Amino acid sequence: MTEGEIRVVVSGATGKMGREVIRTMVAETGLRLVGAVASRAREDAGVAAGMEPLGIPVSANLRETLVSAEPDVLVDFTTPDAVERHVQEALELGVRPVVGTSGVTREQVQRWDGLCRERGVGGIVAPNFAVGAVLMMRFVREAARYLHHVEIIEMHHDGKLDAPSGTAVKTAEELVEAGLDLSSGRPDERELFPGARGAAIGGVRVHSVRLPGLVAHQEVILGGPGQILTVRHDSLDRVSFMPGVVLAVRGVMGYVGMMYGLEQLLG
Ligand SMILES: NC(=O)C1=CN([C@@H]2O[C@H](COP(=O)(O)OP(=O)(O)OC[C@H]3O[C@@H](n4cnc5c(N)ncnc54)[C@H](OP(=O)(O)O)[C@@H]3O)[C@@H](O)[C@H]2O)C=CC1
Ligand SMILES: O=C(O)C1=N[C@H](C(=O)O)C[C@H](O)C1
Repeated sequence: MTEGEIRVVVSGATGKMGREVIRTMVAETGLRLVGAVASRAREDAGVAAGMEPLGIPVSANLRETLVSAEPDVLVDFTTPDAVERHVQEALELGVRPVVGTSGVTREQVQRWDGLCRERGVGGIVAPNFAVGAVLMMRFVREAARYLHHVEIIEMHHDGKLDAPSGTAVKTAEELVEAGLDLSSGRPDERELFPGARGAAIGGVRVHSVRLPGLVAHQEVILGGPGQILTVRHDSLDRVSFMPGVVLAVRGVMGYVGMMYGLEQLLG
């Protein structure tokens, strides 16, 4: 072990994000990949990620991996069903969770914040690790102060399990928290087919598109009399998330509690 290195276990190591995270952890100076977990065991995490063998097997047992590998940080890109147990097990062992998995609720973040504080460690839940997506949310908050009618269209690959996306939920929540009246459409409108007007998050309409060919995209459309402002972000490749993941892995070493969103680490 090299002095000062941050030891990282990746759960969801065989997935689209996990494979990218494995490649990043191996390439990044000062971070050391020490374990990999998925729902099914595989011979080698490097091979699963399309690299040379790393001598690190993919395990199906998170707890065993955390106990034997003694990481500082667990990076989780799995499923909304698996993430609760993963964070609990990490925190029981004093391992800092970096959570990218979507479908995490505010109630979970609050509870995990309490567990982080009991353990004296940091953690983060980031609905989107792409810097551009964080900026999109920031610009939308600013724009909604002036244009009060907002709808969100999020577009993702057709392998995505959850809808709406975590990014769309956070975008809508932030607008609602700003205390703005963001209604759109008539109060007496009728959906002729259920879902035609999308999901309503605190009054903000969110529409989800799932198609092959897409990666991760979001448009926020703000309307005012005689004008439209569209703020759009596109993740065209999953490398877009990696600088944010690295920032989070380094960042959680320096505070106590569970952060929600990458923006505080960006400054
Ligand atoms: N915050 C962000 O910036 C981003 C978040 N995401 C989110 O990350 C998550 C993963 O996305 P993606 O990589 O596309 O998904 P994939 O379906 O490609 O990968 C899922 C991974 O999770 C593993 N897994 C599933 N269930 C379990 C379990 N019970 N225990 C351990 N591992 C499990 C799978 O293992 P196996 O192969 O063995 O089945 C696989 O390695 C999603 O929630 C997605 O929304 C995605 C992109 C960016
Ligand atoms: O599943 C994905 O791919 C993504 N999920 C996250 C979300 O739900 O917002 C982040 C990004 O949009 C990619």
